[in-house]
Amino acid sequence: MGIREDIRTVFKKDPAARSTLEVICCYPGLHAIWVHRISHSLWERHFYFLARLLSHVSRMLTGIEIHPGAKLGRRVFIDHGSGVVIGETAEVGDDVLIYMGVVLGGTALERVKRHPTIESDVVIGSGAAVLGPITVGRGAKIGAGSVVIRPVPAGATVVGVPARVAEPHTPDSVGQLDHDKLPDPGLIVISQILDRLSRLEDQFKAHEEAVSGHEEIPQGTALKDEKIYSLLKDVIDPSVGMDIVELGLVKEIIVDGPNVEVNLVLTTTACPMIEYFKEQIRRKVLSAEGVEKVNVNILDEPWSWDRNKKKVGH
Ligand SMILES: CC(C)(COP(=O)(O)OP(=O)(O)OC[C@H]1O[C@@H](n2cnc3c(N)ncnc32)[C@H](O)[C@@H]1OP(=O)(O)O)[C@@H](O)C(=O)NCCC(=O)NCCS
Ligand SMILES: CC(=O)OC[C@H](N)C(=O)O
Repeated sequence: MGIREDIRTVFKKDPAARSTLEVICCYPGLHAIWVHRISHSLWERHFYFLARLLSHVSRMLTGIEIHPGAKLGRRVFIDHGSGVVIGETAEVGDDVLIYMGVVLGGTALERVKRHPTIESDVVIGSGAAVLGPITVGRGAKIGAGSVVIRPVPAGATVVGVPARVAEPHTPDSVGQLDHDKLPDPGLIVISQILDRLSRLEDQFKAHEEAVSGHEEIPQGTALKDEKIYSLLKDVIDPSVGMDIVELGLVKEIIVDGPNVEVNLVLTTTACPMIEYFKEQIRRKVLSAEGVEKVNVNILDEPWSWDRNKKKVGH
């Protein structure tokens, strides 16, 4: 457990670190870990008060509270650190990365194992609370601000309050700080429900038309555009609960005989709903009379709140 190893860990895990002197002098997370090693060894030798006093002084200096009874592995790195609380019976494996405001807290009032066990290579985002004697499996990632109250399988990413599994096996492409790439499990479920609802509506409409013997009147191109816009009003963005036309995401509809192009902008380039939108739009437009092919293009343009500006091309 060398000081050199700790310093190397900071360089590996914090791109903001510039020099060894800076790391030694300006990283409270490192100071807290160093003091904890002394206070933990005092705790194990039953010098409970001294151990506690030392950890208290460290807390005053670093803003990080690590109970001397907590067991920490090698190369654990607490970045920034203020507001971090690690409880008495917490166990933290090797190479764990902890950001500011993280709580490894207990949920019991009895003097038992009541804090979490964090296995190696776990990343815990800022402000996350991991509560109770649960285990966070090796290599798991915990989204910032999550409240984890159930065990987390190895390699999974969990997000939310209470935290739910968003990715059973986080791909390597999602880095330690890429919180914008973490999927939203709630949003996924809502989009699946909307998709199912929309399919049922289409089936119901088709059934109704078949029963009433109603046939659509052949339309001119302009009418067809209007029809497509009105169909696209059924495509809801589950993150805001508004349809994509109202939201100003549909920039242009180009009708060329039986071929239709829908040009779309997104509110964010990292929009998790891209595939959902494309599938919904394709299905809706194909349901229009005379449409045989649909292309959905995502434009490289910023989204703006211009709800009434729709553009129709022929
Ligand atoms: C809120 C709390 C007191 C609930 O404890 P409990 O009465 O034992 O409740 P349970 O664990 O049976 O959970 C009941 C429900 O609340 C949910 N829940 C529990 N804690 C939650 C939390 N912090 N946030 C959101 N939901 C929570 C559970 O998911 C469960 O929902 P479900 O019935 O749909 O599955 C406890 O979980 C908690 O947060 N304690 C605070 C501990 C703490 O802050 N320690 C740090 C000290 S530094
Ligand atoms: C950090 C934490 O869980 O605090 C709660 C309580 N002091 C305990 O040790 O359980």
